[in-house]
Amino acid sequence: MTNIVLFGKPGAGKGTQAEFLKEKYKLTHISTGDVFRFNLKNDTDLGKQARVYMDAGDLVPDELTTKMLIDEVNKHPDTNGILFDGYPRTISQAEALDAFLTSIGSNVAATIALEADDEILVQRLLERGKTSGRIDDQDEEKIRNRYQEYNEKTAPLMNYYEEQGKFHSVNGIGSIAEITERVSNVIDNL
Ligand SMILES: Nc1ncnc2c1ncn2[C@@H]1O[C@H](COP(=O)(O)OP(=O)(O)O)[C@@H](O)[C@H]1O
Repeated sequence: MTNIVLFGKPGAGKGTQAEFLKEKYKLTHISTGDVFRFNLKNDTDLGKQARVYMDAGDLVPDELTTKMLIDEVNKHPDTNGILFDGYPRTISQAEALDAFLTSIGSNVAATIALEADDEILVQRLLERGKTSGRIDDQDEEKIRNRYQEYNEKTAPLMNYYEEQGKFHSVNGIGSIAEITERVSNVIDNL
């Protein structure tokens, strides 16, 4: 299995790139945000538990998120590899992911970060909020809160993967195709 973690701030383009990369490399795309939104929409128990956090732009507690993530991965026992989008977002999630992948004889091959300036990203999210219906994209305060969550809890993961020699950074400003090309260069050289 070649497992890739797509890393980046809210709005950096992880979901957009994942759509192209999953086809190109025949990977299984797991977006924790999408799985949570599916559960919210269907008002499942998981959705009910996650809603307050998500609507406020806070991270959902690690235990709940990790359990959901492992359930998702286990739905694809024959995959070539997983493209993780939105997970891990905390050190505790990264450790849980490593432990889980080790238990199935696998690992994270690389973490690829899409880099972009905060101000550009906030504007992108506000634009997305006009059409996506996402409550967390419609209010600048909630968006800023997601950046604060990112800076406090998610940014430390860069070091975590850097220390393992697995961290790769890519310029996330440009056309979608240009960025796919940059990410592909990293994957092709693994
Ligand atoms: N790994 C995770 N840990 C905790 N909460 C998560 C995680 N992934 C998604 N969420 C919740 O779902 C929301 C939306 O996720 P996502 O669509 O990936 O957001 P964004 O566009 O802000 O990157 C997050 O703000 C958070 O509440």
